[in-house]
Amino acid sequence: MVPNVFKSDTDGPWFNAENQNAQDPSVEVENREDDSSAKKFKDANGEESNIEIETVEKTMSSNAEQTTDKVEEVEISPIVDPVDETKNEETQESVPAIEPMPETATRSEEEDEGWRKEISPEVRPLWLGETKAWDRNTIIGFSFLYVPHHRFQSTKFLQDFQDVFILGQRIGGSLNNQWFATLGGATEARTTSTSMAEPKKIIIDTDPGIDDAMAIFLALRSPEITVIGLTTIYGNVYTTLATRNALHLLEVAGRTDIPVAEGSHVSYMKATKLRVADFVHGVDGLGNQNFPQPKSKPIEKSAAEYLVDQANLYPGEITVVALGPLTNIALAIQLDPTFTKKIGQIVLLGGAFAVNGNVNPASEANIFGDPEAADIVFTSGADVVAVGINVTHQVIMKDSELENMAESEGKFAKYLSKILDYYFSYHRDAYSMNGVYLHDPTALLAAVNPSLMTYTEGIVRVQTTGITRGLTLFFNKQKRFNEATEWNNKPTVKVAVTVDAPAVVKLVMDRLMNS
Ligand SMILES: O=c1[nH]cnc2c1ncn2[C@@H]1O[C@H](CO)[C@@H](O)[C@H]1O
Repeated sequence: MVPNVFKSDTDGPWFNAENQNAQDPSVEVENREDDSSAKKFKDANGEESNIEIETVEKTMSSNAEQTTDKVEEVEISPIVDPVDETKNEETQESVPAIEPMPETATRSEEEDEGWRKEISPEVRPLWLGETKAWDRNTIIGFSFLYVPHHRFQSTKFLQDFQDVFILGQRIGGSLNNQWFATLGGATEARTTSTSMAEPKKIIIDTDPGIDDAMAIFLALRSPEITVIGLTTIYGNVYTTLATRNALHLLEVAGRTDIPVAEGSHVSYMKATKLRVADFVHGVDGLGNQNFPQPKSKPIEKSAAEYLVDQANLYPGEITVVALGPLTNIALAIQLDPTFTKKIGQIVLLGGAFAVNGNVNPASEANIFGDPEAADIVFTSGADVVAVGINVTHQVIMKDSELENMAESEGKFAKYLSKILDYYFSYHRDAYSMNGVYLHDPTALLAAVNPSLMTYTEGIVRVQTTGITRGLTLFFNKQKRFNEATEWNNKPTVKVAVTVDAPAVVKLVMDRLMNS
């Protein structure tokens, strides 16, 4: 059955004639767009890719967070990365040596089932049931709790099983794509990690933008995450204005403690002729409200430098929520290729998977904004979750909800209800609808609570030339093609397929109205 997410969706032109040759006035960069260095795809050998997307009923790792209160908390010693270490540097206590799992250790279906039964009921919900390669003898008979905090990048099945604790002692986990486990004879596990109670660290890469403003406020109202910084990018407005708006929004929220790092003023290929969607968001990006200039300033570092710095500071712990074109993320990868391994996850709003785009029938706005950057990010090997408009077009805030917001006493709701008028009128005009798509808030919530969506996994490439420039093409890896294709040996990403739209809208409304 084809899920309703694949309904066809068309949209008018993304930018108007005036915008086509527009340029960020603050940029004095030559247009060095050089087609010879641009990535190009070869024709895919005349064979058609199968782009049917299968729903994977896979809830992602943050489920563990919701279940932590079911197990008794015990004090644990600080986590140490047990690579060749016998002592915890801080406490000088011994930590168990690592015994790598034998490569041959696999389990049959029956064994798998048996093994699950032996996990104590209270922690069973944490078992995601993906793993087929445990050393059964090593851990049988012990209850355990894994801590999926994306501390390390790892292969697909290992990434959900980052750390295992027994009685507060880290006894297993995955490291450098290898499972390891050591046991010291504990008979029961009541486990947790202090890191589980800690909110997820988030950097929002943003081009505010009305729905960006919603997402930023929503993030500030979400206890599951901590916004450690904002980085800015062109898209809905030019980068200079995006920075101004980001600073302004943090002032409105009373959160000027959060740093803002300004992003690129040009595309990855150094194009200065950028397309901005001011007709969606108003010339000021925030519904033409004539807000005052912010007093605060961005930090000295560029967005890409800041992203790399933070990834180095908190390896594996940071989630980047990318709400605009992916230029800054691609530049971070260019600056430091190990960024892809050090960043915890990249949750991005982008792509139109098996539906029409919103710039033109082929392309969604964020990918169209910088297709070369998007292709770099999708094929980088980082842990990428893409939330495309095939999903966000199901998440609609209605006129009546705007009215509720306007009447609300909530600070954020009041502010947003003013700027949302412009966004609503754009949707009435372009889509003939009495509501708005909640693109950015939906993507943000994919980072806050991944189980609001279902995902499929495959390889995504981005078309960079011709009339389909910006097209995102998903390969589900279900066919072995006879000849090599441009999808060969590329890492996979997760692509959102279905969404619990009422739950998303409710969460957005509740959190913004109670602000
Ligand atoms: O019709 C449109 N054209 C261009 N950009 C749009 C349109 N609608 C929304 N967005 C903006 O692009 C992202 C989603 O593709 C969102 O950030 C949204 O603000």
